Amino acid sequence: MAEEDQIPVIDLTGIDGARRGEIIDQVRGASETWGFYQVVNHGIPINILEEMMEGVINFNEAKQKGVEAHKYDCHNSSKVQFQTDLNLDGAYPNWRDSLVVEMAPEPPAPEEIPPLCRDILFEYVKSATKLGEELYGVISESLGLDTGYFKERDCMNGLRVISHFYPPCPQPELTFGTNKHTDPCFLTILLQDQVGGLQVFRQDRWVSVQPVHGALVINNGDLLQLMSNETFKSLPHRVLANKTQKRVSVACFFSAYRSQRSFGPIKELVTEEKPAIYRDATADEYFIHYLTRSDFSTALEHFKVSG
Ligand SMILES: O=C(O)CCC(=O)C(=O)O
Ligand SMILES: [Fe+2]
Repeated sequence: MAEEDQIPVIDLTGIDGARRGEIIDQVRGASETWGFYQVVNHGIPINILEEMMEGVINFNEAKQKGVEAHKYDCHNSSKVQFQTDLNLDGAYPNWRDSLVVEMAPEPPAPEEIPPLCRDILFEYVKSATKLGEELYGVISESLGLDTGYFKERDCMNGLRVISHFYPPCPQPELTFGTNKHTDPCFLTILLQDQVGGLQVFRQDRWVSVQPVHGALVINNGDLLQLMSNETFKSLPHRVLANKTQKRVSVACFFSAYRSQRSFGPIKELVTEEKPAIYRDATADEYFIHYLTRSDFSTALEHFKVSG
């Protein structure tokens, strides 16, 4: 595989010291060209990553899951929802079950979270939030802004964690694990196992994200593309269905959920040559439009400044 066909792997060793400048440059380069990168030496111990994925498997394979399955509903105020697509009739469903937990700004009462992944979810989220804050700092600096720019604007006040379980699919050619989409948030930290199947759409072709042991996949969401006035990309991605192997992933979506604050292109990044491409919107306005739109064009189009 040609080198330009692999998403960058960034080593975060020395992020608070000697290598910070180099890491900032790498994050900027990856965000401009891919919107995706993997990070290693990110500070989250491997046993926490493994326990998190094991918790998701245990929950999904338990006969009594204790959470009712339904289509994800953004108008439902419940902070824990379990979505399954496996038993639908008609058009082929995505071959995946997903446990959605809103962990911030206020986590649910612990007893609402399935016991088989409850403790590890709290522990993992604590570490992922710390890493998220670190990455936001690097991203801010890479755009020439203060380290705290995004954090101070509520961009990590909200966190939805979606734990995906992809069972083996008897006819993978008929469907996907996850359809082509972009993420409706600022930043996603994705933990995946070693099975593979995640692909990013770049320059008119699908590129596989090769799993790297112990690494986390980071991707820019639509709201980072909006705020950076398209300096940073939010690229479409999808997950293939797999005939023989189950697959697990855990996505942490950082956004300003439940905040009244509006977001638009950052004024420092708007110039005469590159005027504001998008209008302002709150993160919830964006999220609801994204989930309820009837055409499957990119949701960001709707927020473009017309004319
Ligand atoms: O399962 C994966 O690797 C990716 C899932 C994903 O793209 C998402 O939850 O937005
Ligand atoms: Fe995604």
